[in-house]
Amino acid sequence: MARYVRIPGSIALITLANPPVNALSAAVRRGITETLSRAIADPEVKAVVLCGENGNFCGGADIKEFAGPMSGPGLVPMIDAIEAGEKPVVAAIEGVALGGGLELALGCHYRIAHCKARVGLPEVTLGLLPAAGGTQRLPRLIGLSAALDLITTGRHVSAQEALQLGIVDRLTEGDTLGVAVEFAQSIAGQPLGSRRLSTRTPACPADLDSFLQGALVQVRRRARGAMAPEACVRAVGAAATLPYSQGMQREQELMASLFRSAQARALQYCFFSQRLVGRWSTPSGARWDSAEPRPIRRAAVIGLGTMGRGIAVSLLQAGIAVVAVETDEQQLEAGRRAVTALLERRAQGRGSEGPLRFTTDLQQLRQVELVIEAVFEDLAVKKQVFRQLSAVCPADTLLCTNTSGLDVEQLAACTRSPELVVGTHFFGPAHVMKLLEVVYGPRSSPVAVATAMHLGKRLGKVSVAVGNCPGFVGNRMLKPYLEQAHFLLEEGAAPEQVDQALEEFGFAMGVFRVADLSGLDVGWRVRKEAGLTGPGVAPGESPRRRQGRRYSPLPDLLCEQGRLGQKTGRGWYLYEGPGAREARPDPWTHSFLQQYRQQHGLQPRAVPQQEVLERCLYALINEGFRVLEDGIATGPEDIDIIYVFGYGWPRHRGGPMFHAGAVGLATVLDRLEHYHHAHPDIPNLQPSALLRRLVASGNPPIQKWREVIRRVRSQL
Ligand SMILES: CC/C=C\CC(=O)SCCNC(=O)CCNC(=O)[C@H](O)C(C)(C)COP(=O)(O)OP(=O)(O)OC[C@H]1O[C@@H](n2cnc3c(N)ncnc32)[C@H](O)[C@@H]1OP(=O)(O)O
Repeated sequence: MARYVRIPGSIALITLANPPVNALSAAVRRGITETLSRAIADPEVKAVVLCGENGNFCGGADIKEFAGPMSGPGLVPMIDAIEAGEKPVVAAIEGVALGGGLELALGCHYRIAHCKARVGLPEVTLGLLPAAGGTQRLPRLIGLSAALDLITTGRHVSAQEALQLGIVDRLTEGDTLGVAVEFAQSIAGQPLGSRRLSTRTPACPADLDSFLQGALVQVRRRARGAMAPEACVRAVGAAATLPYSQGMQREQELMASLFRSAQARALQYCFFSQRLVGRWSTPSGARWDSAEPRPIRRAAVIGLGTMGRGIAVSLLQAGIAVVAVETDEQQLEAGRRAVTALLERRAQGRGSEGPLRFTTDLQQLRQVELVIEAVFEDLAVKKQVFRQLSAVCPADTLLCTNTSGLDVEQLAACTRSPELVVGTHFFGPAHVMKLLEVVYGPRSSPVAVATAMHLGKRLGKVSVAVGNCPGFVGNRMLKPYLEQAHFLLEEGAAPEQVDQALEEFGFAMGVFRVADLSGLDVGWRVRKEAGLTGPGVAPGESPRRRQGRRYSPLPDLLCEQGRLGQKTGRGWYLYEGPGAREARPDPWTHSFLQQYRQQHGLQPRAVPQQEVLERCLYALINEGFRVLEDGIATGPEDIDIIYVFGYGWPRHRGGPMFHAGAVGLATVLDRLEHYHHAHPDIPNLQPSALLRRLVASGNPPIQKWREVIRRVRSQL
């Protein structure tokens, strides 16, 4: 809808009214078209002001409409009509003008923005391009290079930057609408000429061809297989090389190739899933809309290792006062230097942080409302810390553990108030990575979960509430994926071949490069504790079998050789030296694998790329179905968001569960059955009951999985 009022001074005010973000639904487009015609037809009206209700100009086209047949007036003719009109139209921008919202504003003759407004063309993040003239008008307004940056990254731009770039004409600090109306009165009757952006010529770099070629190379490298960024470059290139009308035609053609693509569907699914996971619930009935989070003003971080430092920085940047605790003065000093350096590096251009105190004295925690323990990943050590915390902190302090998979309930059991204990699984570097798994135990109270979820949001993270089991959601699913990668090496593949397949699929890094980066000793320690390697192994047990199933000792053998990854200059790959980043295939690894296969009588074979992908990804997906069966994740969206934000799963493939649906659940089932038949000693390849049930239910769309999951769970 759009509301129309005539205000004194011959101004027509058109207000977009579709809360919360005034998305350009068919009804809104109709409303704008009708009210604009009315303003044009009214001889008393000399100028028009366009604004949005509720403090938001416009969040763009209504993304929900993309899934169905489009109806109502098109955006392009509507914006063209605004621009072509003889009466000046002023956009009064508060809140956001994004996507179609900014394109609408670019069709207006003037733009006045509140100083807190944000603008941008984020269509690329939805697998699209700004196809309501954005790729043609923006370069004509701010030049090719700046437009290309905005359109290919989709980044939001502050009002100040928008003014500098020339996207908006003026900023206001107070009454945006009032200023816009006054301005509209002042320019009524003036010629519009070059205020019509379509009539301008874009400012282009001198060597246009090589500039565009360079831009294509750059976006392809960053896009990891996503199509939209490249289409954006081509569309912006058309603005530089073709007259406006032909450029618009090119924009439409390129949009048509994206609009119904699987990638656009995946990216739009991610958009809605990201919001859906905020509406969390737990099996015990706690819910986002009934549990009230506690306000957190003061927090403590226990342990200033890599994770603790990042967590402290994250809290401080959210304006929360932090007490940072270490066991001795030396560790404390190292932590202090590291945190200070991180804060200094991130300080430029940022707001004020909360106060920070360093101490070795746990008694200093009497005033904090929340503690995040981030000590060494060892259950016994963490239990000891939780006993101490429980003794020192007031009984109503929320105690969180930063663990990547340890039993949260065992820690809760060490405290006076187990209902106030939750897991907060941060991902490293904790001040950068967007994901937070909030792990509720069987006794975690609704308020504890709500507070941790809300805290994650305050820290700028995407928080996902998950149940308590070894590895929670992300790391539990990662285990069978890693295992398959090791088995593939035993069978004949090389690390770089496995990595290449995964990187071509869209992961930023393949499994072995990631292992080298994180350090092979991390998993080694976990496997030793689990009795899979080291002194805990029963004498005489085959190195390739553990607990009645296939096991690969390959990563353990590498660790025994001191090959711990980048930190030692060698792991699966070879590096220039300890700490170096560039991975080179290592002849040592190849001959080590060859000897290993000979020693165990394994006949190497050429492993096809398809098999690498299917075994690694379908094993992970299969575990995802088990996670759903067990109620550890509420729905497939939770898993997909965890994988996209925490594990580098390519967003344009929607996440593992979405990918399974896109490939076809029957195909995933069939391939898992095939591989399980070939490898009966790998139980993870046995298709899960839920996957079978979904296939039997006729491969329902992912939005309908929750119903099937509920039925399967009720029968288990
Ligand atoms: C021809 C094609 C031309 C143009 C193409 C486009 O315009 S594509 C759309 C481009 N616009 C965007 O990508 C903006 C998407 N929205 C956002 O980034 C954020 O929602 C926004 C506007 C910054 C507001 O953020 P905030 O954190 O305040 O709210 P939240 O994200 O939770 O959104 C509130 C609810 O609004 C829904 N919503 C937001 N934008 C749209 C949209 N463009 N279409 C439809 N719905 C939208 C969002 O899903 C939330 O809904 P809820 O049911 O409450 O979860």
